Amino acid sequence: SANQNVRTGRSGSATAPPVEHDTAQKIDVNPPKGTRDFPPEEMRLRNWLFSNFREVSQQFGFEEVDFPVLESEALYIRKAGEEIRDQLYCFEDRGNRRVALRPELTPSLARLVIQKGKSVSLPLKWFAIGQCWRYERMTRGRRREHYQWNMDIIGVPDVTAEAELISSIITFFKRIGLTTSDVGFKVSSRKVLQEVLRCYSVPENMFGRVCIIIDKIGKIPRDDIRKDLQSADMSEVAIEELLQVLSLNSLEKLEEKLGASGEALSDLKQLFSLAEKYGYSEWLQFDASIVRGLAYYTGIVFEGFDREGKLRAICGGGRYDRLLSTFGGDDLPACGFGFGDAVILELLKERGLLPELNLQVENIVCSLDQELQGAASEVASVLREKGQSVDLVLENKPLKWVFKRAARINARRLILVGKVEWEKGMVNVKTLSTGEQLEIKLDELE
Ligand SMILES: OCc1cccc(Br)n1
Repeated sequence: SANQNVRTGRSGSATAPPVEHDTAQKIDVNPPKGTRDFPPEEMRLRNWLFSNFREVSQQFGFEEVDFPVLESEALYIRKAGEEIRDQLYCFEDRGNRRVALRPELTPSLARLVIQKGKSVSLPLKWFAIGQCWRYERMTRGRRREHYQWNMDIIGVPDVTAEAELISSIITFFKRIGLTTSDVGFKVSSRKVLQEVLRCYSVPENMFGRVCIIIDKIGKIPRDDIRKDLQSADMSEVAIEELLQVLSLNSLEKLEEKLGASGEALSDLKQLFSLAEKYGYSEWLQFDASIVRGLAYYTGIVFEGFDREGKLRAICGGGRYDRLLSTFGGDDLPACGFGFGDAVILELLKERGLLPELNLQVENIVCSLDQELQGAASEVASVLREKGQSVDLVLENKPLKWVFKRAARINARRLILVGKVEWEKGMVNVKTLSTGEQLEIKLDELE
């Protein structure tokens, strides 16, 4: 054939002559580096997690959206030195376009909001669960893809939006058995940083860059932080003052430092007051060092953490009122969060809270001899039309094999189609938990 490596498909039926197969080199049956397959057991856990994401989002009145995994690279070209930029999974497509596998969902959401323009009524409350990518040198053997749950509120300038988002995450945590003794939220506002930088006349266009540097506190040596801040035009005095402010962990101390008139303080006070009303105050703590690692946040920022301090941040988010204008759109107030599928499962595993999720099929149907295979298909259809799940045995198998499969799929009932019963329009129904066995007319089968 023209292409010697073309692998022909399996022969159509048992009687057809074997089709010549190329003796191709055995392919690597593992998925690409940093990516995962989801065989049934893992897929049940993923579906369980995503069902909880989805049900909480809907309980808060959010609508589901999604976007292409592949986006224009331009969505992610920000100059603040973010890790997400360094690890962009980008390439040139066959049309010479610069494209990227999305590393996050927020820019796509912003693009869609701009595209929709005046045709959508505000506020928008959208959620998405999407696979996101990064190209990281496999030095650290870390993943290159994960699924992220996002919830975003577009069109609400007040911190009532952030309070609502945090409430939705806490509702999720409670649903899966986590309490405030397991996880908490560190909350701050980038306006704290802004007020300090303004005191020291640091140019506004350095704001995003300074935030990204500050986000590395605790991840790189303190001296490197200082050096990076110096390279962002900050004086020694400004750096010292900034690092001092970032170590504050009470609103009283923040007020002493920044005064009572700033927006940062009023936003945070309002947020903690709303938390009181929602009844989730004990889940939150003010921590001025929280800035998050995305350049576009402009106000309140928060992250969910495990109180044992063993794991990376569980989730994170904040206000991003200026993102739309970076894409040439009209700015709209916006806030949202991202919640990855990796850390949460590590946490649940550690806490012994992973759910037992087994395949559950109501019926397994089997004919007792070859010529009754059609009859077995008829029985399966009757049950499926009643909305029941049926695993139909498709080959002539010994009963021992059928019972073994029934146990593996946790079938509730075994329906046997035998010659004598079938001639009377009956089938043999065995309830596997009790062993009870009945002969039932097909049209009376419930
Ligand atoms: O958390 C940042 C991130 C982005 C894309 C893919 C993965 Br894995 N992680």
